[in-house]
Amino acid sequence: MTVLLAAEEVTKSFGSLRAVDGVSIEVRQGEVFGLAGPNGAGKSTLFNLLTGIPIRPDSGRVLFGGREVQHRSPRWIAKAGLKRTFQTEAVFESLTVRENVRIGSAYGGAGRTARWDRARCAEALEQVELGGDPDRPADGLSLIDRKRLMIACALVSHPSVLLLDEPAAGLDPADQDALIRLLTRIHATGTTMVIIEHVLSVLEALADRMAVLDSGRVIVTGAPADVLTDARVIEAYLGPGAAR
Ligand SMILES: Nc1ncnc2c1ncn2[C@@H]1O[C@H](COP(=O)(O)OP(=O)(O)OP(=O)(O)O)[C@@H](O)[C@H]1O
Repeated sequence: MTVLLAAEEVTKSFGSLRAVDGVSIEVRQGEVFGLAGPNGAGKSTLFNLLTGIPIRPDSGRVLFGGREVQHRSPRWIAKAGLKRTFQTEAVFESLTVRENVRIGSAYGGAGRTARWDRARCAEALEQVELGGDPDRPADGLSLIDRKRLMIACALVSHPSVLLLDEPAAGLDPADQDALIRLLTRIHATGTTMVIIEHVLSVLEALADRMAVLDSGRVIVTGAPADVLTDARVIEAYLGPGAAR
């Protein structure tokens, strides 16, 4: 199967702290790849290194579509088809729903004419099932709808890979289920996904394969059912001896 996105021995230190320490992962075309690990394991730093925001690796390579991208700008990477969302619901609250999507569209290299732009925005909002008036301000949206909007901002430029940083954070179980259904539908349209998630049931439901990071290193990679019952993973979350 084609590898669309790969990190090869990627390392990043902040002072004396090795936040990402020789990490290698491969994301195959069409799959949902999960990333888990305890707080501070290096998951978000790895996402930042994959998307060039706002840091570069000290060593190692990031390959997207077979090309080295670790020294490319975040905008170049986004235009090449790798889009992401952030841990916090980073929407522009003073702007309308449609204006938010338009900014996502401009960042990803889309946006030709006003008519084309409107059609593309409508399509992205429909894809995330965010109904209602697109000209209403974004600050009135519920948490799940903010997440829908953030995903629409990424999807509007038709990325080939979508990286989602803790999409289920703060959601109650009913909204987590709604998110799983939404991401399942988006994945079915052919979008490859990488998902960082602390809510492991979300990764169990969505991921084809996953990796667990601990102290900046990948400790296990495999199918969620195998990874989440692995003694090394249980110990990483619960401490030494927890798996016995
Ligand atoms: N810009 C930075 N400067 C200094 N240290 C940083 C920086 N970014 C991250 N770190 C540190 O690197 C380590 C890994 O952080 P990171 O946010 O990648 O972990 P994480 O697995 O995403 O954690 P969480 O699940 O809590 O979001 C942490 O110790 C963090 O404090």
